[in-house]
Amino acid sequence: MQLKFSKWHGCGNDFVLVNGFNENINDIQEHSAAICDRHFGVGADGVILTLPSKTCDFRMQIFNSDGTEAEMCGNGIRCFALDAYKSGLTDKLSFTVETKAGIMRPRLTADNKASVCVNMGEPVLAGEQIPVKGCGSEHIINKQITVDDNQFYITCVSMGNPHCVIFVDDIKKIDINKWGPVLEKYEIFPNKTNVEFVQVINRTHLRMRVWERGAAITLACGTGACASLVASVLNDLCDRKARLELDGGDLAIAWDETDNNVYMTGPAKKVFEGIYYSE
Ligand SMILES: N[C@@H](CCC[C@H](N)C(=O)O)C(=O)O
Repeated sequence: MQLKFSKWHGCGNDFVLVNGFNENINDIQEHSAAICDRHFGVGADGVILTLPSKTCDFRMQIFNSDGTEAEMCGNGIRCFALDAYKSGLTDKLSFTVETKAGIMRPRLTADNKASVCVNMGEPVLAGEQIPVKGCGSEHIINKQITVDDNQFYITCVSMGNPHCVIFVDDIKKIDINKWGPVLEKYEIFPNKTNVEFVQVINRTHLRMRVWERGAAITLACGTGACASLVASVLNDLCDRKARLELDGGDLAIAWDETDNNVYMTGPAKKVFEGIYYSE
């Protein structure tokens, strides 16, 4: 197998992008974990495919670094959008992308087209749709759970993929390597979950760290930043527009009151191109 790729990141959340219009991507999911391996492969948090769509300008598929497929990727779709534009697949600055989480609408911004604003759609709050077991259509806001004798207060939001947001007083004191994997696989999450720890700095500034489903700790998570803003609003901890400070950079997130959609704005950057070889 030989695969041409480009390597991108959004706030340090890094991806191998493959153009499915030109490359043979038939069994790419099987190769995703090997491609993402930081010692024996290219090294990335995920593999993203640019594909044709019957209903939209493009279709995006994302595989986590463990090879599982995710419904959506916020940092990834900014990289995807800029790559589609810069590689000449489209000359539109604003277009539609079909994902497993629905249709997303990225728009390249005027500042040298180095950042992208994405309409990420409406957050899903009904427990059974996130999904969280045993709660019907109830919203899970600041709900207490006990995990290994520890109490956590969780707020759950789906941005097409599941997120469990936990507010903490001091983000530096949280052992994400310990609690991330336990919460990711906690029994109430039938599809597992991404886990965000959020420290509220003030009503327009949140500090967030993430344990990603299928990818462990990453430097940033776009859908996680959106879910964290929504969770913070639901708990009356912040305004509907805030700066999300992540380990790898900042994202601007806004939850629009009029259309109920969440808008994410942030950078995307190509760092190299290459050819991946495997037997
Ligand atoms: N890093 C991404 C999310 C990637 C998918 C996630 N790990 C999942 O399995 O849901 C982002 O920027 O949103």
